[in-house]
Amino acid sequence: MAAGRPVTNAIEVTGLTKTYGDLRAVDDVTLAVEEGEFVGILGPNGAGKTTLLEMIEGLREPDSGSAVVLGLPAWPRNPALLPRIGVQLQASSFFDYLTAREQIRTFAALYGVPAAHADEWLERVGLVEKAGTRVEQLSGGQQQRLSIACALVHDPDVVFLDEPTAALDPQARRNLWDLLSGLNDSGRTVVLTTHYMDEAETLADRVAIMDHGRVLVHDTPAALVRGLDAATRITLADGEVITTRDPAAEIARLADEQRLAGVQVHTGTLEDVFLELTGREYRA
Ligand SMILES: Nc1ncnc2c1ncn2[C@@H]1O[C@H](COP(=O)(O)OP(=O)(O)OP(=O)(O)O)[C@@H](O)[C@H]1O
Repeated sequence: MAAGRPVTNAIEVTGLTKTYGDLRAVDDVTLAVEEGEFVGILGPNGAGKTTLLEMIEGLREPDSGSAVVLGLPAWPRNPALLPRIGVQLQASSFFDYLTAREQIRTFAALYGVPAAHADEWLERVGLVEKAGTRVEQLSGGQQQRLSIACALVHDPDVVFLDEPTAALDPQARRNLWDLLSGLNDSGRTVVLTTHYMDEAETLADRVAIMDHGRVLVHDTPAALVRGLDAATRITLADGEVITTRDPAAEIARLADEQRLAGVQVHTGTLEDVFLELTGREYRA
């Protein structure tokens, strides 16, 4: 968000609830996302992330509550919103038999965007050399990059990415982070779901942690870690581990004793916050 401008919410979710039989997939969620903000929604399998996203996107009808996007109700599906939001589709939703270039040009045409602009997006996601390759012959990472480009080709104000780096190797994941990290530079709002703590910590201004359909916390990664008040672990070169709430004093003592070489200091992480809140080990 530009300094000095009043804060405007791009997304306002109030009391949003969706049940399937006895299961409350999304349970009374209230959440606001500021214009230009990059928000990460973290949670284990089945936490309700996709269901929440689909209701905000206007793809799924809530049982109760409301989602307002760019000042307009998301449900019933609002045609005025469609050109202003971008939804990353899974690669399995690609049109069959098309090349990467044909795929993104088709998306562009749906929004009245010139083909040349679609080609620019292929370049931005590093797929120029694969432009003539059929989508089913692209690697997982190339397919993910193409689906992100298709979601952005009409330059939407708000973009939703559902696990954009799922099933990628660590290198491909980090390459995609470079692309994703600049997405909100020009004031675009980004909402991304992920299983990866480090991804949320690196990319998101604020992170919402979900479990059992509820948003447990929603804050900056730094504030979440601070709120944890976790002890610091100091691992010495000989393997001894010191757990302390006064790391400065411990490190000064180790320096006095000339035992500082090879020391590793571990403070709280988002993963510790997650464990504290959900009591479950996080399996990325
Ligand atoms: N159409 C549906 N009918 C019945 N149950 C559903 C339906 N869609 C989702 N669910 C259930 O709702 C819960 C939330 O699912 P959702 O896909 O929103 O979770 P998620 O956090 O996105 O999970 P994942 O990380 O595995 O994608 C799950 O228990 C799921 O089985």
